[in-house]
Amino acid sequence: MEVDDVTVRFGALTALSGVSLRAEPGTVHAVIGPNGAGKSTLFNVISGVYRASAGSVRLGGTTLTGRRPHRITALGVGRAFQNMAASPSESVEENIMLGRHLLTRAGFVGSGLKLPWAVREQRLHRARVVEIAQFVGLGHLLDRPLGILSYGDRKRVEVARALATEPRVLLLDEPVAGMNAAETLRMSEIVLSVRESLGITVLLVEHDMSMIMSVADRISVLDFGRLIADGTPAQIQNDPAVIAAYLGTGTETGAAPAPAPATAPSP
Ligand SMILES: Nc1ncnc2c1ncn2[C@@H]1O[C@H](COP(=O)(O)OP(=O)(O)OP(=O)(O)O)[C@@H](O)[C@H]1O
Repeated sequence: MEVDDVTVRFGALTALSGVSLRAEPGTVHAVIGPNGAGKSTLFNVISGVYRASAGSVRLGGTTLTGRRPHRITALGVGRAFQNMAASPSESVEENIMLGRHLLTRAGFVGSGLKLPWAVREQRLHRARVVEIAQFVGLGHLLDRPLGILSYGDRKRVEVARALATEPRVLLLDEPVAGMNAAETLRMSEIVLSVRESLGITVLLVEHDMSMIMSVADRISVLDFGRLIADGTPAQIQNDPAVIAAYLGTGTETGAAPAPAPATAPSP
């Protein structure tokens, strides 16, 4: 996935200013930065929720910018949202199925009419939903209503639902926000197995630095809407501009770089 010179303006505010990055196939690519840096705006441009004022996003050779969100999903960009917008009374299976509906010819109408081809198609989709649920460790919870699940399990339903769209690139927006250490570890393992076992590129926005450092192959750093660094976790941890941005002292001020912290503090 290539983000090329993307600018997003909201009136007088420039939320993203000429941002470029390249997420290589089969890698985990993290996007980090202090609050208000433009991370969610970038995800919203990639997934078609926001329109770029300038620049482009491409997946393979296909331009995504200017397309509607459901087309972008169909072209292979799956997104697990930070705020879970799933139905609490429906089962885990139905919630994951929502990701599948984009791919079904039948949708609700055909299956409601019990047309033979629609029933066959639904059966295949349900089998795939079971596989995906097992992949994220939710196979034993398929028939439970979403609302009774733990926070960590619900977050995994969101990832499963995004995987159910059969993405080439999975966007994860703060997947471990609010999680305890055990849940965070579990989610990190899922992120790595999405890369290893499924070969899917993961684009990840997250504030938990130790999680980022343990899963990311590459990191792009935003600050005030600009890309201030791009590199491996080791390079990023030792980058003076990044350290300055996180310490809130401004970038490239000539201040002596602080020793690289194992976990950079959230602002
Ligand atoms: N729809 C919008 N209308 C106006 N301003 C917006 C809109 N969306 C984002 N912004 C502004 O753009 C800037 C970047 O916001 P964004 O949410 O992308 O940052 P972020 O890096 O995701 O922050 P956080 O880590 O707090 O989620 C902020 O100043 C924000 O107020």
